[in-house]
Amino acid sequence: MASIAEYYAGKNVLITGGTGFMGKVLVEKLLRSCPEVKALFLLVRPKAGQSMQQRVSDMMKCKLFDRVREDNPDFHQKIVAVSSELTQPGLAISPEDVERLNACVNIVFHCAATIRFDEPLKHALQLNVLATQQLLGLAHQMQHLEAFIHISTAYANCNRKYIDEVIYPPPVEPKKLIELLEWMDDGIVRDITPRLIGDRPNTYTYTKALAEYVVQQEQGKLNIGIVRPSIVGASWQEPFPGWIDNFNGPSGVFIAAGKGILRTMRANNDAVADLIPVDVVINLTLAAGWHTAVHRPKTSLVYNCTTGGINPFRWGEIEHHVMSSFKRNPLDQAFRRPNANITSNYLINQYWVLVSHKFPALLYDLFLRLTGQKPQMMRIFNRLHKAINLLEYFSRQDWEWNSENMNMLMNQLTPEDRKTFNFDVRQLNWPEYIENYCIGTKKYVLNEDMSDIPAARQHLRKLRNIRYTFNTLLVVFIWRVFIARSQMARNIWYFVVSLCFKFLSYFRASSTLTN
Ligand SMILES: CCCCCCCC/C=C\CCCCCCCC(=O)SCCNC(=O)CCNC(=O)[C@H](O)C(C)(C)COP(=O)(O)OP(=O)(O)OC[C@H]1O[C@@H](n2cnc3c(N)ncnc32)[C@H](O)[C@@H]1OP(=O)(O)O
Ligand SMILES: NC(=O)C1=CN([C@@H]2O[C@H](COP(=O)(O)OP(=O)(O)OC[C@H]3O[C@@H](n4cnc5c(N)ncnc54)[C@H](OP(=O)(O)O)[C@@H]3O)[C@@H](O)[C@H]2O)C=CC1
Repeated sequence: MASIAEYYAGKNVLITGGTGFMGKVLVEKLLRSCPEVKALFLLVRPKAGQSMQQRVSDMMKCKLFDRVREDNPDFHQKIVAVSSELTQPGLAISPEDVERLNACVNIVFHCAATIRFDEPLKHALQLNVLATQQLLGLAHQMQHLEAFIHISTAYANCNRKYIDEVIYPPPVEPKKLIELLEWMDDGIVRDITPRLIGDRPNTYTYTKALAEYVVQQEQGKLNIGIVRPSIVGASWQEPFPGWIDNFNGPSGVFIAAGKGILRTMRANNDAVADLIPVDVVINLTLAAGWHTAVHRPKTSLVYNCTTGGINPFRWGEIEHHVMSSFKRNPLDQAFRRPNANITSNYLINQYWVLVSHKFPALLYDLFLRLTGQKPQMMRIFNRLHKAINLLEYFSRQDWEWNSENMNMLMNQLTPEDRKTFNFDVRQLNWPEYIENYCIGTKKYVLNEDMSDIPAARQHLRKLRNIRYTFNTLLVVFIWRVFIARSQMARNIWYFVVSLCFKFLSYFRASSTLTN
């Protein structure tokens, strides 16, 4: 039987979401580990004044592709950008491109989605559900299609505590919802969204659940696989440790904590933090593509791609390792020393939000105003609180996923493929991974130079000294106010001072005697 790289040799692969976080890693891995792949067709839209060609060529210049570039400087010849806007009818692909894709595509990876938690329902439905439906329609016309892999999320069914590798009945019939929202005014849709999404926390998980059902409904004769990653984090090993390029999920939280901005967050110390490195997800996705095409399972397989049941690590441990990593490798120009704590208690968290977020922000903004600058800290904190409120649902509880298909797939691989497309998370050393993750946020998200670390450490020492001075002044000030106003405080003060005095005299007398 063909190995994974042998299978992809000579194949034409269609990828949606190829410019996104996971899509880029997928493109890179295919080019590097399956060098005989024929062509990668990326469905890309023009964005922010850049043509799709420009976007793809910029993407290929990214550091992520350094290793591929070394192996094959002409790798860009294998990438074919196809103009497409997934929210438009027919995915806005030109008739010529449709014809071309229908004639040659062998395998589809559908990664595109809106992953925003605050996406208006109509848009999330259009992109996550309708675009999936349209892509499946296109796939049905492809004459040589061997597999269709849909990327979902392990949290599509987060309203359940135990999540099996099956497609659950949808909360609503997608077709009916699409019809309903078509004529509805945006304001009304916004008002009824909480009722519609019910016990799910956001439109993202809701529409991803609907998308899975659409995939099942529209499957027809296609060979389909569904990959459900949990919280996708920086790379573990490939193409190099710690690669990450965005603020999504925990990355933004880590950065905010490393910069000393985030000091408190609601999370359950003992809940499993189901992070999964992006390279693990992509290796499993490519293996799932191979398995779906070669073995053609009778029913579509769902792969829960998670770590919690295999190699669990908890939010409390994450907090500890993130903090100690940022103390060893500080971020530049931190606002305060990194010292974030997680708590599940609402009141304790509110207290620290007030004392450690709002109060310093107010003070700093006051300082900016007094020095003729524009205040900004309160605005940053408001944005941070908004983001954190949306994430806390996932950090305050845990879930159990069945990941038997992940094991089954691993057992199907040759020993060589198990190394090249490693998704065995039992080998993951969490402290080392978190350290590389934090360094990755510094290097690749914030574009900070590692050679500036001594200056960053010096800055943290300065912040510590400012804090000590501030705390001392504060204590002296409070005490001074107390003494001025209360007889009891004055008595205590005289008592303590005379005690110190007596102790000093005793010490001096005894040291004169011994001499
Ligand atoms: C000390 C450690 C303690 C440990 C505790 C850690 C707890 C971690 C907790 C729980 C993680 C669980 C996560 C569950 C995941 C589920 C899995 C999946 O299936 S999907 C993937 C998940 N998807 C998202 O993560 C989208 C979340 N993001 C959003 O929905 C939006 O970005 C939102 C609402 C948070 C903000 O929206 P806006 O409109 O205010 O801002 P905008 O346009 O997105 O970004 C503006 C700027 O802010 C940065 N930014 C975005 N998110 C940030 C963040 N979280 N922290 C800091 N900056 C952030 C952006 O890069 C951007 O910067 P520029 O203006 O371009 O320079
Ligand atoms: N990141 C995570 O933690 C997790 C992600 N997932 C799933 O993995 C998949 C990939 O996620 P991720 O890479 O993180 O997401 P990103 O937001 O980084 O990437 C999304 C991709 O979709 C494309 N896209 C969005 N809207 C359109 C549109 N209208 N037309 C064409 N393309 C569009 C984006 O293109 P453009 O560059 O033009 O914006 C981008 O390439 C998603 O299906 C997500 O649900 C699952 C679990 C966790």
